[in-house]
Amino acid sequence: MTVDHEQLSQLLKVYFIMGSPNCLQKPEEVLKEAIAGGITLFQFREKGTGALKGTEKAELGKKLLAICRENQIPFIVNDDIDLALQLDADGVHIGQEDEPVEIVRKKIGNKILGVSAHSIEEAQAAIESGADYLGLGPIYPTKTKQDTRAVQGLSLIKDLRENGITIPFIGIGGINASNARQVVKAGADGVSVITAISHAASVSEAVNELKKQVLL
Ligand SMILES: Cc1ncc(COP(=O)(O)OP(=O)(O)O)c(N)n1
Ligand SMILES: Cc1ncsc1CCOP(=O)(O)O
Ligand SMILES: [Mg+2]
Repeated sequence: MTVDHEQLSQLLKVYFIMGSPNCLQKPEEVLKEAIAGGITLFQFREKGTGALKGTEKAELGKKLLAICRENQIPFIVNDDIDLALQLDADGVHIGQEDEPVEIVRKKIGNKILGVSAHSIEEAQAAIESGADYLGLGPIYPTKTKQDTRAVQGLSLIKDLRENGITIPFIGIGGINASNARQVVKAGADGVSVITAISHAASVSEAVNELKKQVLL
C-alpha cells in the first residue's frame, strides 16, 4: 500500500490500537463497533498481561484483518514484522526498542512504517531511515503501557512543527474526547487511542466523540 503525506494525514485522524488484553468484550466486536463509529486506521497490538502468542495471536490477527479489509480500514501490526508479512498487513509500527528502522523498511518494502519518537533527534533519525509517520507519546499519563518514557505533554508536538518537521504524526497516551482537540491544535495530524475507545460503554459513540474533536 503506497500512501502520500496527505492520505496518511487523513488516515491518522482517529487511529485505534488494540489487542485482546485491552478488550472488555470480543476483540472482533470491539473492532466492528469502532469501525462503525468512524476510526480511520487500526493497529493490532497484542501485548501485555494475558496477550495471545504464536498461532492464537496470528489467528486473531487474521480475523481482525478480515474485518478491516471488509471495511477498507488499513491494518497495521505492532512490533511483529514476521506476522505483518505473513498476514500481508498494510503496515507496521515499531518503537525505539524494536528492530532498527532501516532493516524494517527493507523487510516491508512500501508498506506503511510508523515509528515512535520521544525527541527531535529520534524523530529526525526515524524520518531519515524511512518512517512514513511518527507516534509521539505518552502525551498524558496512561495505565496501558508500563514501560513508557516520561509523560511529555504537548511540548514535543509543538517543537517538531516549529522545527519544520512536516511528516504526519499522532499523539498517543491517555488521549480521550476531552483532551484530543488540544493534541491536534498543537500540531498533530490525529490521535492514537487504546482505552478511551476499547473500554468505553459505547465504543462507537466514543469514536464518534473523538472524531468530532479531532475534525473541529
Ligand atoms: C501509533 C503508535 N505510537 C506509539 C506506539 C508505541 O510503540 P512502542 O514505543 O514500540 O511501544 P509498544 O506499543 O510496542 O509497547 C504505538 N504502538 N503506536
Ligand atoms: C502504546 C503506547 N505508547 C505510548 S503510550 C501507549 C499506550 C496508550 O494507551 P491509552 O490510550 O490507553 O493511554
Ligand atoms: Mg514496539
